[in-house]
Amino acid sequence: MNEKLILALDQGTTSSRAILFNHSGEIKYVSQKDFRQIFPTPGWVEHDPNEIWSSQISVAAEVIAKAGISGLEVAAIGITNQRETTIVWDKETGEPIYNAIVWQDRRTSKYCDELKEQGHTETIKEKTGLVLDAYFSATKLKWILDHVEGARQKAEEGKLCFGTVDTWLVWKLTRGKMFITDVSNASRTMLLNIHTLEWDNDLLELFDIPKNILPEVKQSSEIYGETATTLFSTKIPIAGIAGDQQAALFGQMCTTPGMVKNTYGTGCFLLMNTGTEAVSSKNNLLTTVAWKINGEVNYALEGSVFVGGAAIQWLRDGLKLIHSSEQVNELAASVEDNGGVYFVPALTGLGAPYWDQYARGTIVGITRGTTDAHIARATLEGIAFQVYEIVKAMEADSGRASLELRVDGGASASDLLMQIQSDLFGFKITRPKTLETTALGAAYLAGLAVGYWKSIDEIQEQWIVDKDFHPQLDREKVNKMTHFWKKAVKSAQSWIED
Ligand SMILES: Nc1ncnc2c1ncn2[C@@H]1O[C@H](COP(=O)(O)OP(=O)(O)O)[C@@H](O)[C@H]1O
Ligand SMILES: O=P(O)(O)OC[C@H](O)CO
Repeated sequence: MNEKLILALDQGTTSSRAILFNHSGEIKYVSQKDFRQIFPTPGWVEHDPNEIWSSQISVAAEVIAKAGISGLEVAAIGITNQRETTIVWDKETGEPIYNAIVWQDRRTSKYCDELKEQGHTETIKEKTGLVLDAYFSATKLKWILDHVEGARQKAEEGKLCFGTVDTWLVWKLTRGKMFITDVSNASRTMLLNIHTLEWDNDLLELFDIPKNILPEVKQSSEIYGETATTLFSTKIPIAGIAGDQQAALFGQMCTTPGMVKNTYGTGCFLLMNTGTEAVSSKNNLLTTVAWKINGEVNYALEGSVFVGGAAIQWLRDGLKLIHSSEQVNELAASVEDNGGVYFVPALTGLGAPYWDQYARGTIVGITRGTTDAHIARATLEGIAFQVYEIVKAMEADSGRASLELRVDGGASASDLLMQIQSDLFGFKITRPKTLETTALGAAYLAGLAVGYWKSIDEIQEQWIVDKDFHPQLDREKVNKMTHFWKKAVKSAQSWIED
């Protein structure tokens, strides 16, 4: 028999990926499939849960076939997923009762405002570490129970299941045998008390959610169960689960307090490991559970940017300015600077540190001399500026001046974006060889549980630098750009009056 491999299932916002890793943490085979984004009305974003499942299981089968192995040679499966996205299904039939409401969806903004007016902001922050925003699952779940005919009654009768994407995938992989989530995913629902790591009864009452529809909360690394035999012709242990950003933090081996990573995917997510302490932010960042392994919980501070690489996708699919995401780099590099153009990609509101549900995308500074290249450059800068503002907030919270940052995610492949980012920060950023750190993190979590890897120390050595980016732009120019960026953000804010 060949060397056994670990299978990571990475269910992202725009695509499902399956990656086989070997013992050295190297990618052996990858399969990926995009799936449908559904925009029923401005500000709403949905996925079909059955498409999430079918795309995920088909890439899993495909990658095993590509490798020419059987399920017997897969030591374990690790699952990582887009977080907060909310799915409700019928316990008996297994059929979703509504589309998945995606983390980017803003339909519950008004309800969040009402909760703020009623004075719930502080309690929610204390218990969950989160900001009161439509981003998280609780208000989306309430929306489904309130708007799908018969849902509330069925929920009261214990006939429904609620889950984030991890829960849905495990349910499907085990043919309905296991109804679980892990602490990192649970911490994004706004229903988990991050200090006790239990579903919070007061919050369940506030959001009017019956406890019996919630999954059991598990650690991030343990043998939860096995896949149904019919899927891979053999049972494979499911042994790791983590939200994609926490998985990336682990995959980047940011395992000691103070270490920071930023992922440039659909959104951008900057996380700092704070060890066993749940540090409360004074600068509008989130406190979140990073993982729980061997009974020990690790927390992180997080800054979430809703639109990162998605801004590039919008140039491609919305404006049709480019044919592929990579092309943005060539176009943006064809001009020396942004020509005075600033793009705030608040296409689904602004996340940290502004948390403005009503902000919308804004392009300012356009003149007769503005070209598609300036817009492309302003797009890359818009992504980098949002991350820059998170770093400023993180520095203020942690009391550390300049952070060493590890980057990953699809858009971190762009050297130009990474250079712009380092220019804005004024410090070095480091890109590792493996950009698929999210999947790698899930693989590590699963591999640790089944003894494929013995310890975190053993894995630590597998993290290898691809390239460092050092700041090149003078600070005066950066300060001037930051001034205009802040003006542009002001224009983007509170655009929707509802
Ligand atoms: N070479 C590239 N240059 C710039 N952006 C890129 C490049 N390759 C991919 N991207 C961007 O990266 C994003 C995809 O990253 P990925 O980590 O796969 O996202 P997700 O996990 O959120 O689905 C897309 O938004 C895409 O526009
Ligand atoms: O799918 P990604 O990689 O954009 O990640 C989405 C985040 O988990 C949302 O919180």
